Amino acid sequence: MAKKIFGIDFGTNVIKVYKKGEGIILLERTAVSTVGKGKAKRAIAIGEKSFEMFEKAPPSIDVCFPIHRGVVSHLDDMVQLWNYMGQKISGKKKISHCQFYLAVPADITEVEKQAYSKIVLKSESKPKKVFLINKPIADAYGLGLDIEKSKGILIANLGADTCELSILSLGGLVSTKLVPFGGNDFDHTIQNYIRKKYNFVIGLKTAEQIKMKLIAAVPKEETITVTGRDLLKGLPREVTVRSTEIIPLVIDIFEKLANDIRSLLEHTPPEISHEILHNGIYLTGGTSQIEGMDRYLANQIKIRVNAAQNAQKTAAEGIGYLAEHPKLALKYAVPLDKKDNE
Ligand SMILES: Nc1ncnc2c1ncn2[C@@H]1O[C@H](COP(=O)(O)OP(=O)(O)OP(=O)(O)O)[C@@H](O)[C@H]1O
Repeated sequence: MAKKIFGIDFGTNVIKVYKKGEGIILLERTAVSTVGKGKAKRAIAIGEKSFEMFEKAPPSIDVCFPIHRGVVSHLDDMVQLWNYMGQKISGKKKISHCQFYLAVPADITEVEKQAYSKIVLKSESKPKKVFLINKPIADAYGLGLDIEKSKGILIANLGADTCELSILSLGGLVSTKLVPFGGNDFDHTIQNYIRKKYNFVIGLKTAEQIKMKLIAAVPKEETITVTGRDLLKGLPREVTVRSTEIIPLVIDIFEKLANDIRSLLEHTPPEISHEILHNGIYLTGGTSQIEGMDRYLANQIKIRVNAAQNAQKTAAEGIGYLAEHPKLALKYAVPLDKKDNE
């Protein structure tokens, strides 16, 4: 029998680890700092510590974000990251004989899904078994929904790099769409705007702070003062930014999201969409915490919106639930490459 069982949501921004019997034990930024090249390459920091180095590190240190738009884009860096995390969660140099349940985006190719299993299979973890579960299924369990009985559930997971819109019915995924934008795109939009409008350079971390404080999907009057570098004088200074200048920059993205959900509903068989109308839409993911997002979408799509309580952890709670109930999890497991789970 496997010694320990983990459920993992490898998010673009944040990795969430659930340990059977304990709950969510770790949330870490999906970032790894390495030095050296080729075989000499080694990780010197991961997670928050690595993210702290972002935009500050000298050229000899590479700060990498190994997942991009829901896909593992730097597998070797991701394996290094997981080796470090494995030590952290086990308290030992190596974590071995464990079982892993991994939540993966549903609307990516089979090869891209298998890349998630490779993160643990190629690591020092030496797993006993790895199971891939489509993230919308994990989300549904994390939201506490009875997906076996319900004839129509629509989940919108608004993440860092992607929004995954999914329809489930009677225990299966009816359709799913991974829309290539998320909360990080807001950060880039804010950074570019401040540069152009104020001739002022801010880092992405500062842009994220501005987003958290100022962006809302409902009218809002708020300000934040941030530090950055004056492009003309080359010196550090402060700038005060208002919500009324930031919100119009992202309203198009909100509208596009509402349109994408509406279009998914339009292409859904009437029996299912009727049930969705009855249940309302389920909204989750870190970006769904933007103030007023639930009210905005409800207004635009004319359907009740149920906002998740613990939006950033929904998929991790769900994959954790499945790790606690292996027989149930088996029903949803995406087959692995044959040789990988022998
Ligand atoms: N209170 C908040 N208001 C607005 N945005 C937030 C808030 N809290 C977190 N975010 C944003 O949520 C995003 C992270 O969400 P989440 O952890 O669900 O993403 P992820 O799982 O890492 O990414 P993905 O689902 O794209 O792989 C980040 O862009 C972060 O800035």
